[in-house]
Amino acid sequence: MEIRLIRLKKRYGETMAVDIPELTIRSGELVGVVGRNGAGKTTLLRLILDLVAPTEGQVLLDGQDVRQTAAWKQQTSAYLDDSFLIPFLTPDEYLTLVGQVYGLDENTYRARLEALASFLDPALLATRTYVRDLSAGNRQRVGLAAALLVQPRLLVLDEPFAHLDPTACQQLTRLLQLHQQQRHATILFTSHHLNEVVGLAQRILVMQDGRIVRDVTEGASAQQELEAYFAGLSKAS
Ligand SMILES: Nc1ncnc2c1ncn2[C@@H]1O[C@H](COP(=O)(O)OP(=O)(O)OP(=O)(O)O)[C@@H](O)[C@H]1O
Repeated sequence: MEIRLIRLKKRYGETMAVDIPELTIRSGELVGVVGRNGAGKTTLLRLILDLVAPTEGQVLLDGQDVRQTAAWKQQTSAYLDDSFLIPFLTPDEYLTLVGQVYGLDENTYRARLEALASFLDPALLATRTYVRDLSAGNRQRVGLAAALLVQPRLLVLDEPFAHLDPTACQQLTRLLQLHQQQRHATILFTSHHLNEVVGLAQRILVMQDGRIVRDVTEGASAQQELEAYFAGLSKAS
């Protein structure tokens, strides 16, 4: 799915959280967004998902304004934080519900869950513990598994590697790469860890004060370019 941002602004009082004159993310791109705390990354994701209204401008998904249409929702999934979960359900109940909402039949649901087994962990699926009582990492796994279960054309994730152990990080990286390749999916994610971003993303957007100040294409020099950028910021502050 193609994402186009046109003169997109989101202001909170005096703070300009997002200010992007023009940006296109092509269908099938795997894009990482980095930037310091408060740079506007989460707000950008929320604007794309129509979770907050822009102050000005538009977000178009495959040419359709997200504020005016709803068809894109059936082809999009996201996990931004644990408010996406339902605290009083078990992981199994929550995932079953997500499968039903997205209209997956029983066989498809089971097959997709099976494909996620290494990441999700069968014990997590079998537990009668409510989502609210899981560890932060296991809540993150359930939320990410739900987003992947849908096999969306657009997948939007906010700090997906946060809270995950190293094994789960590796499995998630592999699952995201596979999903992009098999579905030609567009994947947009944020991270504070440059090595994770450089290892996964083919294009990296750097945000600062709501603006995109760098648009880096993956390559041998991407890590150095990003490290130099963040080192420069720490000297300046
Ligand atoms: N609901 C809100 N009300 C007021 N200000 C907000 C709100 N949401 C975000 N902001 C402000 O917008 C700016 C961008 O915040 P945002 O959460 O998008 O940054 P971020 O890059 O995701 O930060 P972090 O890396 O710390 O998660 C910040 O100054 C923040 O305080």
